[in-house]
Amino acid sequence: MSPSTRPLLSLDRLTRAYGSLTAVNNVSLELPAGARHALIGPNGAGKTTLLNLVAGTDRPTAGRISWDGEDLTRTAPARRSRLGIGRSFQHPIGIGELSALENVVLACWRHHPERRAAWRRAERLRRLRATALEQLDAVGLADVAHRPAGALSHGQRRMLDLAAALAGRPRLLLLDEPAAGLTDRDIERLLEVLGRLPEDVAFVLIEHHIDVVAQLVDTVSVLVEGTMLRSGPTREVLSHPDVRTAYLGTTADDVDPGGPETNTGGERVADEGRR
Ligand SMILES: Nc1ncnc2c1ncn2[C@@H]1O[C@H](COP(=O)(O)OP(=O)(O)OP(=O)(O)O)[C@@H](O)[C@H]1O
Repeated sequence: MSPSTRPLLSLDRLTRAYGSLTAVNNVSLELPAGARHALIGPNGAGKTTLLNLVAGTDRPTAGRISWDGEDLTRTAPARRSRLGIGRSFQHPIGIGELSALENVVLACWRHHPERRAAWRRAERLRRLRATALEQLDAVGLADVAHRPAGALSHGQRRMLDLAAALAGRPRLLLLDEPAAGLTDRDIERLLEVLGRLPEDVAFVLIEHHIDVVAQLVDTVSVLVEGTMLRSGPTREVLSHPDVRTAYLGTTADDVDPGGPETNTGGERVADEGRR
């Protein structure tokens, strides 16, 4: 396959079993460069496990992961990160005692090609700080750059994590429920930031806010009990009767996956009420 036609990420019959529980079962998926993809499904469907397998923090029991044509199945997470797979987590991970800026400087440093030497020259350090500030500005945190991460609001900390993930200039960003716990205003900001990502940056989003999914992504995969129920264009998948029954908890036409004009109420799926 030529570099222009091969997928950026390819999952081939990926399975992850924990003892008798198969969290991810025979899942295949291909994503091109610049893909905007959502993973949805009920609680415990295997969404986070699948992201962990792609990030390399968990290993598949069977199946294969390819990245830009290269077999990544056994590659360590740090190398995946250097190859361009960035991620943000369900809960903020920034270091509370360090300022927002210092957190992002650290993230920039981790991805610096000359990591060990990056501190030695004042000029390099200045450049790292300038890049970090740009990232903070891009997510709307320039004003609080010098505040300790621990003193930021939940929404700001999540944006800080996003700035840190973007600092690695990822080609694929894995986002685990980025809108969880955010205010409507923070969600707007998140939509803006993700909507402004360069076209060739792909992301995979786990999200329970269906209106966020409908606004942000072109394609969706639905996982149920570890298996792929359906995968394809957002509108088609969200309106499929099987998806409505299995996940959205609706049987009638009371969910419109059409987009912001018709679905602005911050709708979360029925399943979420059980959390
Ligand atoms: N390290 C682990 N050891 C054992 N079981 C695990 C482990 N990680 C996940 N599981 C189980 O695998 C299943 C899938 O979990 P996972 O967190 O991937 O689901 P999810 O779709 O992300 O759920 P949620 O929407 O609640 O975050 C669950 O039954 C979970 O308890």
